[in-house]
Amino acid sequence: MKIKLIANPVAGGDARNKIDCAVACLQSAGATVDLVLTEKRNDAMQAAIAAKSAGFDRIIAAGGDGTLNEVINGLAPSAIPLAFIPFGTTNVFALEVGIPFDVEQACAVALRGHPRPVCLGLAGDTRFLLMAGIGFDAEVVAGVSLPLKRRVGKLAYLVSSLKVLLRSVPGIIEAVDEQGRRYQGSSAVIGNGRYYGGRFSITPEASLQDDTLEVCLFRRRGRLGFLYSMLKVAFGRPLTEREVWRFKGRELTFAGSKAAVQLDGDYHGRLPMTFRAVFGELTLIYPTD
Ligand SMILES: Nc1ncnc2c1ncn2[C@@H]1O[C@H](COP(=O)(O)OP(=O)(O)OP(=O)(O)O)[C@@H](O)[C@H]1O
Repeated sequence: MKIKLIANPVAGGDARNKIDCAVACLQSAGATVDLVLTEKRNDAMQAAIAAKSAGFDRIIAAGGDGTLNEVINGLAPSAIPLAFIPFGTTNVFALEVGIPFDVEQACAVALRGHPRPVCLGLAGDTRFLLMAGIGFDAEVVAGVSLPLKRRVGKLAYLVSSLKVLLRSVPGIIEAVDEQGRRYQGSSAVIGNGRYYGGRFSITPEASLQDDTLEVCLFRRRGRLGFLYSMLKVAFGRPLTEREVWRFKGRELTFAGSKAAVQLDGDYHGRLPMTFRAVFGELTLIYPTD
């Protein structure tokens, strides 16, 4: 099997040893491995664009969800199966589909797992796999200090969350679904998968296997009300209809305040923006049941 391995050496702090281990593991299973190490933002996307027409049997993204997102944006649409080895800080995709965190086991899945076509989200013309966040979480992502994240991991998100909560009162955003129904709130998560930021479930009905996105729009506008809802999510308590609007759709438009937008954990831009679900542009490797 001819494999293109696109790996981020600083994912999760320092992934160099894990990358060496993955290369050795894939080679010992008989694969030919062409490794590219990313050096900065967009390198993984450029590597995937180059790999697309270079005759590889499989592409493997190794890093965090940000690296996986870049590879997807470079590769899709494509029939070449894409596998993932999780080296990142949070690794939501690995949790979502059950890819092991052990390098050798993840390599075994990458080589012998089950190919499945998936749904991708589109924000404008940029793809996302797991989720888009609008408002609070995107401001948090935009404010995360990368050197701090490399040193202390998820704690960097807590520091940024506190800063955002103290700094700003969220503006009003409005969502419009395909039927023209309108919903107002302060922040939103558009899930393509059910997990968020770990095993937190804000969009429990979302699935990479169907052709819709699930929206969770936070209705409360004050900081305290919003904080209360977020704490409920953190402690695994269900959100009520008084706190959130929940609905599904294939095409959703968000406008209102110029709220920030993040895709798969990386800052992307600001509203207004249209989000769409597109099924079957890419095949991902899942663990065999
Ligand atoms: N060699 C590098 N040095 C510094 N930054 C890099 C390098 N290679 C890639 N990056 C940046 O890292 C980002 C992706 O990080 P990645 O998602 O792989 O790991 P993570 O941030 O630790 O994990 P997670 O996404 O789970 O939080 C890329 O979008 C790019 O901006």
